[in-house]
Amino acid sequence: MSYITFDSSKQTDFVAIGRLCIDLNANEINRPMEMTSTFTKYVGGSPANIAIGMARLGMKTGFVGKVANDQMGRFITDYLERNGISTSGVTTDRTGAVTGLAFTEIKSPSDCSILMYRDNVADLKLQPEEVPEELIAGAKMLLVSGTALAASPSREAVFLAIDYARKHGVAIAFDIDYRPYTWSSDAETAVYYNLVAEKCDIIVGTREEFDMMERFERNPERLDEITAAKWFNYAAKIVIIKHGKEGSIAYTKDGASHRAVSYPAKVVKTFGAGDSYAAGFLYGLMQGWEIARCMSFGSAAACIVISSHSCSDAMPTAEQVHDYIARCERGEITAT
Ligand SMILES: Nc1ncnc2c1ncn2[C@@H]1O[C@H](COP(=O)(O)OP(=O)(O)O)[C@@H](O)[C@H]1O
Ligand SMILES: O=C(O)C[C@@H](O)[C@H](O)C(=O)COP(=O)(O)O
Repeated sequence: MSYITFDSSKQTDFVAIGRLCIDLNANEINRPMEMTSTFTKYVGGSPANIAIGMARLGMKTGFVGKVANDQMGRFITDYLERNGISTSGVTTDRTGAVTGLAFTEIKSPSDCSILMYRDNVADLKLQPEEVPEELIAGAKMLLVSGTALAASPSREAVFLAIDYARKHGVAIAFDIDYRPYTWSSDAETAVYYNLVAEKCDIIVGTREEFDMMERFERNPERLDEITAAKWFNYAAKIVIIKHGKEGSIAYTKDGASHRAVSYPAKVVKTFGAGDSYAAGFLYGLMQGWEIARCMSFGSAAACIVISSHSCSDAMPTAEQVHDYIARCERGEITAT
């Protein structure tokens, strides 16, 4: 059953809006960051990772965002272009803003954390008038990432992008992407995330991210079905709740639910799971696959990324994901 209609006449498959940042992943792993000396630099930012994932899977992809007017900004735009991602919607900040940094700490495969430097970042200075209506209008799907709502003018730019998408029949996916360090008030966060979620066809988040959105509502047992049901009263057709190694659950507007277990993985670090899962799932939807197959594909994509040192660089091709699934089915991959 197809829950989302994609306009096949559109020239671009996927456009994401939000942050373009830098991941600095610790090279000396299995120790706290205080004991780390060197890092490897990758393009980062959840929406960037997802866009890179979609491009790596063969989707014609574009990006709407803002980069710093420095070497890091040029590193990011060069990387996007080398990965076939249109940067026509990426503008350069002229106010002296900087690139958001995510320092990652890998104390153990299951104990990872991210230290984010988010002050005066270029990505939150994206202006509404810098959002290209024609790029969004020409896409089958727009991805909105929640952290872009953390400050003006990026916040207003996102709402305008959503308006453009709805005006032009573009499917809208919302990756909640809650990063506490970027927000100043829990109430403000919940209000803006809810205002966006009401307008989106697909909503993806962890149980904790939905808990944040529900802070003014009653769901004391944190029941996924209560969480999902609310959104089908709005624009949503699919609501996905991610549960880490325990897998994920997808609810659809027709009342069905689909549970996916995770695949085994030789985990290096846990972050990057959500971005690769989102890319894999949304790719599957765009192929017209059943929900369960989309979830499995996303779950396998996640395993490939969490078994790697990077997020963006490690985003897999479709062939790699299919191969990973086949190897798991043959029992050739065991979890560590
Ligand atoms: N340790 C793990 N082993 C195997 N798969 C995992 C693991 N952690 C996450 N995944 C997969 O990645 C998906 C998203 O991970 P999750 O941690 O829930 O999202 P996020 O990275 O956004 O917090 C999960 O639903 C699961 O399929
Ligand atoms: O989103 C960021 O700014 C940091 C990311 O680049 C980093 O790779 C990460 O945290 C991935 O997030 P996840 O996939 O939600 O774990």
